[in-house]
Amino acid sequence: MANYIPALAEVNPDQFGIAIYSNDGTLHTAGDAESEFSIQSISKVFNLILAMQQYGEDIWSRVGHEPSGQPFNSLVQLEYESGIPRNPFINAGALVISDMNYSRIAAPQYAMREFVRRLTGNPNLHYDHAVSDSEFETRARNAAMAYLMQSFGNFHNNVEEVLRYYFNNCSLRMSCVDLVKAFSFLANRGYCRHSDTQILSELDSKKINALMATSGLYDEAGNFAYRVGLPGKSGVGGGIVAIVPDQFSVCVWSPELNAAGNSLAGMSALEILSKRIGWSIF
Ligand SMILES: NC(=O)CC[C@H](N)C(=O)O
Repeated sequence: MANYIPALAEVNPDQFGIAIYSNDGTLHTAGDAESEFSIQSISKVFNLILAMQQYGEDIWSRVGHEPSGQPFNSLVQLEYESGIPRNPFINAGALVISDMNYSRIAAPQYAMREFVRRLTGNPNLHYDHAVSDSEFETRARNAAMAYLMQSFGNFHNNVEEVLRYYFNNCSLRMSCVDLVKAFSFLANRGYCRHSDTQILSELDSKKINALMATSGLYDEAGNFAYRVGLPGKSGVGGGIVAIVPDQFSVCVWSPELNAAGNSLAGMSALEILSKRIGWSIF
């Protein structure tokens, strides 16, 4: 578990769920697929999509789209690279994207939750304030990144307020079933079937998949490409979402993490499935 977040350290590690949602609307589930958990860094994808809708390609003047090869909460590249984070899926990158959204979006504290409620069709999704308060209390590392970026002119709003916004988004509680529905448009060229909405253009949804394939699992993105071979995004709540383009979205959840902060059982389950069914984008 994410022991560095006290409220997450209390989650029972002995749980596992999986859901698969295909483009024709068929849902398959097993285990704890309906149990809600803290989506954590999986929220970085929703955060990025909200920013893409506001800023388009201008995003890339403030954050890169290269893999970092560093842990998700690393500070080392930030100073060498003048406060421009490598990509939107490491913490520094997600903090810049949060800062951008905070500048443009009305009522930012509710924006992501409302967006994700629409994507899933589930009106009962909530932030977990015990988790976000716990993260705020232990925010030193994330705060250090944000203040360092501010010193380079790449952070415009009040750091403490944006940190609250970022932690709130990370604390959103969703199940594997919610997540496969929310991510289904990335398997379907930007189109969300159950809400009959084009969420992103086909090209932009390919770009999100490319970013997930190269940076979605931080410094383990290479290992994930090698073992699973799909665009994916993980979070320290133990969830991993992966996309099989033109076919389906899949989500696994199990709270025990490996050293890179990715779900131990989740990685293995996706590897076995991808081998057995022959899924891979490569
Ligand atoms: N990898 C993660 O899921 C990290 C997200 C977590 N909220 C953090 O900022 O540390």
